[in-house]
Amino acid sequence: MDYLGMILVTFIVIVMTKIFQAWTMIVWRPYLVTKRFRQQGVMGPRYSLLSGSLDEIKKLRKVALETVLDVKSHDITERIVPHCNIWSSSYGETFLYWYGIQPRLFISDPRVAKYVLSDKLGFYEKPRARPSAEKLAGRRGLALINGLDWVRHRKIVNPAFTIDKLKLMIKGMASCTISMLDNWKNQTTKTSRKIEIYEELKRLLADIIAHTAFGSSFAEGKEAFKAQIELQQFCAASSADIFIPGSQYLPTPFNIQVWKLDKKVKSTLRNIIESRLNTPKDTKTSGGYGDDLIGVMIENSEMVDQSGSGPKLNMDEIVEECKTFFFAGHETTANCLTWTVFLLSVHQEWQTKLREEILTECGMEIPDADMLAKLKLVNMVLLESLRLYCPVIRAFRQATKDTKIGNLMIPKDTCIEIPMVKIHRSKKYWGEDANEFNPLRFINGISKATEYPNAMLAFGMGPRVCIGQNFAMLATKTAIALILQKFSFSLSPEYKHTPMDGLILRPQYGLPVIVKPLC
Ligand code: HEM
Repeated sequence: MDYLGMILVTFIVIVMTKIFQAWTMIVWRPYLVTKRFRQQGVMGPRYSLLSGSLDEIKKLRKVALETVLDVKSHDITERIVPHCNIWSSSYGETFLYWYGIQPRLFISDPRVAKYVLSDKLGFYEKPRARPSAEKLAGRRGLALINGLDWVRHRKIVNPAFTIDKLKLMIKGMASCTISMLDNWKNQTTKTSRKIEIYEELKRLLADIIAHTAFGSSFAEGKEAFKAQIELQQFCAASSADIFIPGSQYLPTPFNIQVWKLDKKVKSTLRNIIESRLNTPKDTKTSGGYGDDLIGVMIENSEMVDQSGSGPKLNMDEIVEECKTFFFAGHETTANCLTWTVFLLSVHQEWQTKLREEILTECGMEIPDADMLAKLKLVNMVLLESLRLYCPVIRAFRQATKDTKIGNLMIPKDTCIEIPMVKIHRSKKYWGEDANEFNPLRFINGISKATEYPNAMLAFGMGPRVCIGQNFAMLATKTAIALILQKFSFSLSPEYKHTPMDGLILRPQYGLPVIVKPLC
């Protein structure tokens, strides 16, 4: 065979192999996986070529998003996960559906959730996200990586979230909140005024995170996050579209915009880190590079390297971690605060109780860590808000090998979906009033509030539990305390109760409220 002939044969072999691989992924594997689950009694909606169950999800979601709920109804699952509601009533609490060509096993039993989320042996890992989501959350950042890489990152990042470090951040959280409230005060004079509070709180959290993450480089940090917010809005709109592997490399208008925004985020963050590295170390701060998140990360990264006990984080990895903090911390905390304001607007009696508690413990002073620790009712309301309107409504893990949960065989690569939003409303675990707002259920702590202690999963659990949970609780408590000291609020008649799943649980049409200065 001549040279050209060999090239032709090689080319044909490569093409045939690719076609075979694609056929296996798109046709044969879905057939086999469905069959294996059916044999074990696990049913689910039909698999459609390439789109899996996505067309049905999109159709159901479109109808659900046209509905408006009663403001007193906290039973929101029909609106945000209509497909899960329909399929669990047809196929039972555990069912299989297809997110494109990815098999997803939906399991709403908190005991299974605990088993899967507590895994330390690598049987269940975070699944690969779509390329656009990877750009958002940082492909090599804590939230998406697995294995030893994850261990190394978590070890370096953990010290930035110790209680001592977080206490130092309360001042910054308070000063960002006060500047927002000063603005409200200027706008409201003595009378009440309508404010779109969801947008306000998103801006507040962007400020707080930029402040605590970047300290003196606050302005540049905000620039990076502005581009990331744009990227986020762009990607959220495409999350339920069919994804064809490899399509992320094509110069489509969507991809070009994603590349452009991602480049801007990365170059701004790189500049911040470089300028921090080039600034002489400040011996007064504990680390030397600053007490903010970025300073602690650079310092820790260096320490691990010098002692020779492990590899440090390189520049790209620190950039990815900054993106992760913003992605994982911004909308989650802003939405937690938004839903808490919503609940306090609907349940005015709780707004009054919380204000009384805040005035007793803090007076009109800016709260410090000790005062915040005494706000028991505020804590209970926040927990109830995180239960009913958990910003992260589901968690995923992928089986890394053929494995078993109880008697159920789980084929390798099956993605397990743990729906916090359903578990948090199960009457079996939370009682008959599971869909009602009742902060008093937390009076004796989380473990006494439910029949099963791990039925509260707002921050996840196990080794990959939210690293920012104390940060989020401190930021929301600080903001709520300062708002209630100075303002009262109620829902604007324009508000439509329309929670939706936009990566994070958010109000579809915002949260307009009427705020009134108290003094
Ligand atoms: C109310 C606010 C928040 C909620 C409800 C929340 C919720 C969660 C949940 C459920 C997980 C676990 C996901 C899983 O197991 O798949 C998680 C992980 C994570 N969260 Fe949060 N989060 C919040 C705030 C924050 C903040 C403020 C930060 C950082 C500044 C943050 C950073 C992270 C990171 C880095 C992870 C991944 C941890 C790992 O995999 O090791 N979160 N969060």
